[in-house]
Amino acid sequence: EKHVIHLPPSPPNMPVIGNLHQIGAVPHRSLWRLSKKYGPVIMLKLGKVPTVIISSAEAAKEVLKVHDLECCGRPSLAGPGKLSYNYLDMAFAPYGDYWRAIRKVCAIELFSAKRVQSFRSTREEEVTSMIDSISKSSLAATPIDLSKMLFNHSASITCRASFGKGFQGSEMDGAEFQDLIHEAFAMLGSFSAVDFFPYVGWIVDRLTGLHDRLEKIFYKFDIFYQKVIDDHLKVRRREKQMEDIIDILLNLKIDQAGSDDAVPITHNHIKAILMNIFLGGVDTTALSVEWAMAELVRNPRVMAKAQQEIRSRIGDKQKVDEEDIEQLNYLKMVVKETLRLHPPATLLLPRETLSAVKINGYDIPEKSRIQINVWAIGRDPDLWESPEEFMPERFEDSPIDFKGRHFELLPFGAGRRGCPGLALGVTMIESTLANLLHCFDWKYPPGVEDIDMDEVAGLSVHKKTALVLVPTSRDACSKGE
Ligand code: HEM
Repeated sequence: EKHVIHLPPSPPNMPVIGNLHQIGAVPHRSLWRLSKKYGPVIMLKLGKVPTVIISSAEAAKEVLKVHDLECCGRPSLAGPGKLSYNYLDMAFAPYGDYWRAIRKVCAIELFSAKRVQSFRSTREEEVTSMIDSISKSSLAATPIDLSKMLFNHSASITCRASFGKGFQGSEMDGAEFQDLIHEAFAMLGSFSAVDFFPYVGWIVDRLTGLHDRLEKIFYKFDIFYQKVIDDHLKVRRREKQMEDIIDILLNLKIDQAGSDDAVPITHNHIKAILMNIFLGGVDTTALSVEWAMAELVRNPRVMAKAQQEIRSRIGDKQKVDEEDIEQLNYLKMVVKETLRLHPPATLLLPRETLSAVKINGYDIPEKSRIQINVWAIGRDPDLWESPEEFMPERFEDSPIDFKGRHFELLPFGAGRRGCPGLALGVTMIESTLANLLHCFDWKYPPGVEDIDMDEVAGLSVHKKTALVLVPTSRDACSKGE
């Protein structure tokens, strides 16, 4: 009996480019429109590459839970390949022994609850320093660029945890560091021609300058990483409590196929893992707080309720400590609601099927690319009431969380390749946001009446225009009352 292949529906495509022209500047939005017309599982041809777009919670569960093993490859792509020293990292490494080994050691050495705790004082010091600097602006009631401030905050925490000092210590200033990270993001998210047109794509990439841009940021990052590694080799720390991530990585050994003993990792491995930490952790957390603040300023009722919860629990204490967060239920709902409407990685990271697999009854061939539109799932009217509304109360009596067990809310993905930095990311978001809300009241700059919520898409999704707000310190407000 002959097996009839039943592929997912496809929008009509053009010769050579396939459906590439339908992707548009903000892919999660154009793909959402296509899914409304053709269904929750569709097959696009991007150049030569069959790409499945998943847009329902049910189909996402098929991919990330039922068939997680068959779907946990990553495609090899030009940008990630270069920036990961040819896949020595965790995020873009193909599924296999190396990925399993590196993920396991990092889970223990970098991402465990104990490690998250061990960098707590660093995070709290950085929060204090950010609050101090905002206080200065609040005295003069000058508008501040929160986007920039949040990025620097998140980068400082990450740099200090990684190599013991802020990026200022790396001879790069904040703006330079931000440019470098944003450029890397653009490269990782960019649809490079080589990825869709094997054999000829490199010509297009050279013509468009993409190739040169990639080489350039690769060398900038490489010099930066090498310098921090060299600094650490000069002064090795003896005490465990003083260790930063570079110290940990320099001591790291992993099991390697064909060898009985665990082997130390090389400098290139360390650089590739640092790339994951910088690109995985800095921007995602900063822009989650940025979107949360944007939504709160546009929804004064929610802002007031969140502030009231925090201030009534924290009282006169100057700052919200990380251990206070547990009792801030409404704040936690605000963060969930933000990640529902603004998941930083709208399409997760691309996956690739290791073998043929059936999803929702459709045949997906081996080596297909899969992207899960979690942004669209977060706005699915069948799952969410008034989906476009920012309404944290929807989580009030709901068991739904973002840890990968509820497929209607997947900002961190799920399954074997789900985000290992979840606990760290959530801690950073909650504590930064709690302090911004506890210490200050926020309003629009003079003459501004609303916030431009437009997005720019790369590997993560940014606000198109910086979030500029005017802070008033709480002390000043209460004295004025
Ligand atoms: C708001 C914060 C964050 C969000 C929304 C986020 C989101 C994601 C997503 C969607 C994935 C892909 C999941 C999949 O394919 O199913 C991922 C993977 C990953 N994330 Fe995060 N992330 C965040 C914070 C962090 C932090 C703080 C770190 C590290 C310091 C980190 C490191 C990683 C790594 C290494 C992977 C690759 C895992 C693998 O392929 O095995 N992330 N993250």
